[in-house]
Amino acid sequence: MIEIHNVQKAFNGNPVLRGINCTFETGKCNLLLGGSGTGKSVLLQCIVGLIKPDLGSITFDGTVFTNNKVDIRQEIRRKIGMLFQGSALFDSMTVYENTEFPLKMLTPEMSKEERRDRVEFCLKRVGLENAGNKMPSEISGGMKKRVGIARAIAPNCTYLFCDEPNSGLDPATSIKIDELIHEITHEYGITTVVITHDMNSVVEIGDHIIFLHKGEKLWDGNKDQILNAKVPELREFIFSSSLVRAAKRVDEESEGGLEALANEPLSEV
Ligand SMILES: Nc1ncnc2c1ncn2[C@@H]1O[C@H](COP(=O)(O)OP(=O)(O)OP(=O)(O)O)[C@@H](O)[C@H]1O
Repeated sequence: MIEIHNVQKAFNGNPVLRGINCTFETGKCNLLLGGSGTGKSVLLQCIVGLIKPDLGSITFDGTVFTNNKVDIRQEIRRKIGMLFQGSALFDSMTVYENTEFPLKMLTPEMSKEERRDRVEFCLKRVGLENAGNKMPSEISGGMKKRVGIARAIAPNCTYLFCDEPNSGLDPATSIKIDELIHEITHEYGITTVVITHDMNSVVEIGDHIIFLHKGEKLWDGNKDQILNAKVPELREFIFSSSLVRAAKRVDEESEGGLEALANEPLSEV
């Protein structure tokens, strides 16, 4: 569990995070939801230690991260896996080498054989067991995200952060990537935080959703509660989504709505 207590951050006197209090629950996909410029990325950067909050504290499973000793902060960082927006693979390395990279950095005590077993396990888990020799330029955007996930979980992460995992993907591929993140989270009981402004993701994997607006947390709940939320800013956000507008139309014309759309079968990515 990650606990955020009264986190505040301003840039040049402009407040971006205005005292955020929230919890990212263990074994769940926690979605950080909000429109552009609401502070999602800044909060994520505060959590992983790339930005220092002006005020407040961040605690990982009871251990305070903010302002703690360097070795304690490093120990927590070693447990964090990151899936970056653009996948951020090393272009000059194969899929296998990209996945192996954090193991070489973070667990130098592992033998080459142990590393190989772990890389093969992770690539299989994300459905890329036959792609190890490929270069990033030879694989699709969806496959790159899969490599990014394999690389993030390779060192047995306890916390997984995904920065807009659907960016640049078509809707069907996005859903497959969401499903993979959701499955991995539940399978390994990790604490996953997904930055998104995608209502598809909310419907698919929103075990716990935190809605940010202008640097404030205005609502939290789960995917079954969100459509009935009373917060006007959240309702405006939800009902500006083309998915929800389409579902409303389906509801008006037939039965099913959102659920019908979510249950549509998808082909494999
Ligand atoms: N290093 C920085 N220096 C100054 N301002 C910054 C910095 N980083 C972010 N900001 C500002 O903080 C605000 C929130 O930015 P942030 O990137 O967290 O938004 P976001 O919710 O992640 O948006 P998006 O969904 O578009 O990525 C923006 O106004 C942005 O310009």
